[in-house]
Amino acid sequence: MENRDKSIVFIGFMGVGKTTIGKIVASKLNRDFIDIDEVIEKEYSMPVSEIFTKFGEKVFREREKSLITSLANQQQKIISVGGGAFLQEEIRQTCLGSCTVILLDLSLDGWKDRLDLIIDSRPVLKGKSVEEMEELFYKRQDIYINHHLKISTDSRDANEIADQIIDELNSI
Ligand SMILES: Nc1ncnc2c1ncn2[C@@H]1O[C@H](COP(=O)(O)OP(=O)(O)OP(=O)(O)O)[C@@H](O)[C@H]1O
Ligand SMILES: O=C(O)C1=C[C@@H](O)[C@@H](O)[C@H](O)C1
Ligand SMILES: [Mg+2]
Repeated sequence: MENRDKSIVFIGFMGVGKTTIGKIVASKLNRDFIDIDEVIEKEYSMPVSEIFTKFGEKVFREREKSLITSLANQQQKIISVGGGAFLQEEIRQTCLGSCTVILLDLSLDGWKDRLDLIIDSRPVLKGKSVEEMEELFYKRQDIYINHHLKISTDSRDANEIADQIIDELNSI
């Protein structure tokens, strides 16, 4: 498949802006946008946090894997996956092999400034101390190491980041 036909997959730690920026990029490129968390929430008619409580994380992770692996081969989609999707080897391999994977990067300080916006809706953060969240933040960076493009999002507006992504996509 030509690079320009490949779907784009946004990865990165929860709260870096995958949903926000993915949506803007899709709209600017006039492509379909799929947010995996949102698809699963619609299927279950409940937020991810409730799916975790009622059905367990394993059920969520299995659905996340089946959705992503079936979408990754489609052309020209813009897909934002959940922050934990790349924990699964099969998801990583499929996305890296079939799509253009863009890592949205954010410093720990930048992330902490956003914590209030996400703390109540991300079950993985529930009950964690700041130190435990910091540990998770650094531990998770290992799963994001493999990607095709890395974009820093610190102190930058989502629209501006989307424009930079579109520029950089033209040069890979
Ligand atoms: N560049 C930015 N500057 C400031 N705030 C931002 C930026 N990008 C996203 N946000 C805000 O940060 C919060 C988290 O963003 P978003 O939901 O897009 O993250 P996410 O990466 O999709 O997280 P998750 O992995 O949990 O799905 C939202 O309230 C969003 O409005
Ligand atoms: O980082 C994670 O493990 C998660 C991130 C969110 O996008 C959701 O997919 C869910 O809350 C799990
Ligand atoms: Mg999201």
